[in-house]
Amino acid sequence: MQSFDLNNIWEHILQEAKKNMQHLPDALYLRVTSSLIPMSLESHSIHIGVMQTFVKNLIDQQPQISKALQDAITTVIGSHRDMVLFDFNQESVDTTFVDESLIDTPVVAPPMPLPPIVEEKAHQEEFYTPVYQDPVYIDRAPAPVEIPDEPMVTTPKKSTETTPTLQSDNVPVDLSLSNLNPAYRFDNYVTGNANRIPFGAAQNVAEFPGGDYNPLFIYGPSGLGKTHLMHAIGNAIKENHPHMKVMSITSENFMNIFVETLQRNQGKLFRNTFRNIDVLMIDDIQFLESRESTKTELFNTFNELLNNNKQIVLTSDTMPNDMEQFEDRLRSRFQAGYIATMENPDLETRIAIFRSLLEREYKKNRIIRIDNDSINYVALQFSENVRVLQGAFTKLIGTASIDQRLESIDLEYTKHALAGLVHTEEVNMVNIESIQNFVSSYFNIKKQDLLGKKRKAQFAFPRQIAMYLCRDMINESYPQIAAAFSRDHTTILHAYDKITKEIEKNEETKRMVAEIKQKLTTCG
Ligand SMILES: Nc1ncnc2c1ncn2[C@@H]1O[C@H](COP(=O)(O)OP(=O)(O)OP(=O)(O)O)[C@@H](O)[C@H]1O
Repeated sequence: MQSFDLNNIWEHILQEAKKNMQHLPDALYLRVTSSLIPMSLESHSIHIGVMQTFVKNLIDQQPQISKALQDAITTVIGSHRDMVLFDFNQESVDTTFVDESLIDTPVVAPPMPLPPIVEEKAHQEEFYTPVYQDPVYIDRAPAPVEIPDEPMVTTPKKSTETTPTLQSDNVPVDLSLSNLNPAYRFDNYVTGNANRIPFGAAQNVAEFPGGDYNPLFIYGPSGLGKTHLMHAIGNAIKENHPHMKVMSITSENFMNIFVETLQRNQGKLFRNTFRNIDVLMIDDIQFLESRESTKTELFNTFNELLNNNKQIVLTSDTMPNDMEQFEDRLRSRFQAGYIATMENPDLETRIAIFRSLLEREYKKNRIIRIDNDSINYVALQFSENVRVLQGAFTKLIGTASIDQRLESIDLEYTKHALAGLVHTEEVNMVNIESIQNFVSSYFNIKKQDLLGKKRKAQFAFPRQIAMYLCRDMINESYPQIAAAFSRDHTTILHAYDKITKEIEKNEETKRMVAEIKQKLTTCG
């Protein structure tokens, strides 16, 4: 097949080039070579895509590197070919509308000759470069709330890139230079029951790309963190396996590049680019459902990558079975690996996400004092998805900053600041008092017995459940819970520990606690 022949040739070129680049530090050599993707071999030239601007600058500015590569090309191919580099980050795709019906016929690549290279075309192709931009985030669902403040996560600007010199001994892996969002990492992804399994699968992929979870299909409704997890995989692979070529792309960009390359009669470039990478990650794959020509190319790309044990990661808000416009063969490809389902995070996880957002603010040396009731209120009220929760957080902190209330955010102020975002009925507040009230009525005992000293199991067990919930559900501090139950804080620690273990080994306790949590947040 064409792409793998070229790939093979390129591997030989790199091996040859290595002999001439021994003066380079290993890390720099690895970084340069892992950033280069062979795209096409013409009668007078070889076209190489460069995934990182920094590497392109380096090759342009360091004659030793460009000469090493150029000489290797000549040696391996047996005759001179000009090395033409294209920076994926600099070139732009003209995404003007193209009538896809005009290009629906799948393009069949001419067979690729084996080395020594025979001219494959009479004319020189006008070269066109696909572009891999930072992911485009698409808000498909109608915005449930108006979130005027700036997004919490920003990608560092490319202008901050620097060109290290050849003398550098240790070239750090700067993730901001790749097409992955460096802000999306495993260590800032909050896990809970709703996403523990996808998180585990994602970590496995990051450690063993091309292993058991291939393709990894991350499924879940909008705003639950699929894109975050996908980029976290990519970032971790770049760290764990720096030689691997990782491509993360939205389905929109995948399609635009495909349409554009076909329009310019350069399907070959498309194929070589996408089939010469080690990890292909496509966000929101469901958007490709209605694109006939792209689907065929997607299928071919899939086959080639999977047959060569390359890793594929997809995200989608639709299950493969429900994407009826994809043919069976493609759907079964999606299902062949592992489907990880994301669910809406529960209250505890939402509180943990809120706290992780606070942590991020603390790291910027911002002093914020916010009481637990406020955190619980936001986590309860903005439960639709994580993006909505983040929006509420941003709005609250932004408003408090203007009002100079950052150091005294209480429940009343929180309700006032977020009033414009709350469209639904007010939710029930969950706090120590509401937990005590609910647990007493659930177990049909008097509140004074719940709080009292009687040791009979009919009172002691509900009491320990209530103490556990104050910690687990709303993250109250042990001293505060102790004060509310007129106990020592070690009693609360003991109760928390006991119920945690009980939940692990006793299905009935597990079911009961889940039911109480669910009822507490939905009824009075
Ligand atoms: N578990 C989590 N921990 C930390 N942040 C999260 C978590 N889940 C989601 N987020 C954050 O929520 C925001 C929305 O997540 P993301 O864009 O990954 O969702 P998505 O499922 O891909 O949505 P869509 O289907 O609309 O593309 C991001 O800023 C992400 O960092």
